[in-house]
Amino acid sequence: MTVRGSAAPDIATTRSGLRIEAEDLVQVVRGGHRTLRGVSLTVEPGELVAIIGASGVGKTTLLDALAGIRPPAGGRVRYGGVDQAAEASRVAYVPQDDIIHLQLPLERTLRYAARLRLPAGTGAAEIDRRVAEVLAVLGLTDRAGVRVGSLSGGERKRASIGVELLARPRVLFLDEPTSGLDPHTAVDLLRLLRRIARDAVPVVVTTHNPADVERCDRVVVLARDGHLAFAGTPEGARAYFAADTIADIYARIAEEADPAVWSVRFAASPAATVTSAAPATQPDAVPPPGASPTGEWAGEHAGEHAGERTGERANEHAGGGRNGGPNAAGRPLGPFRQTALLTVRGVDILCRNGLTLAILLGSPVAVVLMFLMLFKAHAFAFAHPSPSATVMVLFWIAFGVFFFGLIYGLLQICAEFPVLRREVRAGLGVVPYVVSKAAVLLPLLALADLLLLGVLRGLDRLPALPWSRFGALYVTVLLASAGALGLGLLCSAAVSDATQATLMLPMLCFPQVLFVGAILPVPVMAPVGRWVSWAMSNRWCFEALGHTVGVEHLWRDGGSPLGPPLLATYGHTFSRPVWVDWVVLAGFAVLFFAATCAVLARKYNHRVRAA
Ligand SMILES: Nc1ncnc2c1ncn2[C@@H]1O[C@H](COP(=O)(O)OP(=O)(O)OP(=O)(O)O)[C@@H](O)[C@H]1O
Repeated sequence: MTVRGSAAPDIATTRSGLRIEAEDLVQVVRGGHRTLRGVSLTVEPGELVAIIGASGVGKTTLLDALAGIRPPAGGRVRYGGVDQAAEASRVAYVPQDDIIHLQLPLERTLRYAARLRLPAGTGAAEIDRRVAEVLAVLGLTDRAGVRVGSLSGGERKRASIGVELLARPRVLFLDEPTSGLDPHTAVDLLRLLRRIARDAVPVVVTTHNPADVERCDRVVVLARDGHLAFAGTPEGARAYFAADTIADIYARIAEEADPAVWSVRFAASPAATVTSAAPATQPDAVPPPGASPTGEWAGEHAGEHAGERTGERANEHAGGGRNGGPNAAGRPLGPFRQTALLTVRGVDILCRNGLTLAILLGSPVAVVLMFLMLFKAHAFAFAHPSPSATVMVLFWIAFGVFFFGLIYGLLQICAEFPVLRREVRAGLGVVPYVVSKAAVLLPLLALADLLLLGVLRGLDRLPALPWSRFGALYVTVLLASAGALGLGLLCSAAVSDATQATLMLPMLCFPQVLFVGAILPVPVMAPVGRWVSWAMSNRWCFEALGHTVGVEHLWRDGGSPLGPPLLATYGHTFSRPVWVDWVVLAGFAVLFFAATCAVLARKYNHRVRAA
């Protein structure tokens, strides 16, 4: 690693890695607070580098800036002499959270990841080979069939690294990879990273563990507020800070009240201009049990790939490589194939998650049973109808299908933010992602809606209607629940976590009860309430249902004296042609799905969180 003042060639890749150069990085967060202050450093291909410092000094901020996850507010990052953004697909980033679905067996989840990240047209045999290769490198071959959620913490961390290795990155970043691991597992993980680095890939980690630092080639020490206090070898760091151990460095740094002292002192020190070559070998480069020989993760072990490197790299710099991420290495998977792949994966995850599936299918059954207990039969009988009951039956059908859709969508996206964030960076489109959610969930909703209408009709809670009008009722509830699904997905995309999504539920449901025009008819609402009611998808569903079952005719001409006065109160609520309601309901669905895509695109394609 070199720091300020080093003479660097424009393009410096050896074998498969890219040289990382960071110049004068500055990061600013909301409120104008600076979390990085002019950090400059270089990481050579083949180096394993640790970023250390007390909590909150800006380690993750620096890692994110180097990886392009949160581009810096000032300064620039270059990989192999070109702008970081141009090589974004070469970057592997393993955050602290798991970036794989816990419900699937390990090998299966790696296979889905490989199909998503590798170029379109990559054959099944190549995908199998790549997955087997990564499992071998990680020492997880014998755990291939185990559900990811059942793996140990260390195995899960290796599995997350495996997802990133599938596309053979040229730069690897890991945020606290050894956090929560026992010392032995942490050492194994560091050995794995060392072996990856030995294939000339620069590997940068943040860590709080001094033992990790001793196994790295270089260490970057940050002082408070993102000041660069030191960059060099671990031995150099101990000498520079006059510390016996790496842990003592933390205490030394804390001695200065003003953290800027450290960056000024380091900039003026000879250590800041020391240039060192990437190490060829490391003393602890002993492969962990079950792992395969050096270089295999990058394909070198496979005889047929040996010697391809030079040609590949030249080709990739010309924009047509074979082994990198999808964007740089050939044609990425198109949106239709992404949608199809994600839909299959979504169904696979759902089918393996028995409890979730039972809740999704069981809750409509429970609601139907409650309706049956609540509503008497024959409320729509023309000779002796029960007008107030008919209003309630129609309202609760409308609310029920809204609720199904909302609940189906509300936790779908926020529960997998870390996975989605990584996959979008690796080339997944947000539109295919959202469409795949709809493709998995809409058939389930269609089933739930059919069950609701079918049982209510079969047990005489709805009138006997010709098939065409029953079909119209079904179209209405389908459109309404699709819109509610879109609303649920939108909220799921907009929140920060699942708790926030759950807290939103009452606020999403209340207006759809109050302003629907069933409990309090629209004509007798306050003017503001009447305006609000236009924005309630439930209102359009309720009115369409009323129109289709012929509520006006029933109340006006049926055998109940309560009908005409009720009709006078509800006015023209049920007069509108049903196709108008359908257009509006479809509009809500399109609007919510489009807004979900826009929110996700903004969240993940626009990556700067800073002010
Ligand atoms: N989006 C943000 N908005 C406001 N402040 C932020 C944001 N992201 C980071 N910070 C602040 O920037 C500083 C550095 O945060 P960072 O997460 O990089 O520290 P760290 O050294 O990685 O901490 P730790 O070791 O505890 O993980 C902290 O003071 C943090 O509160």
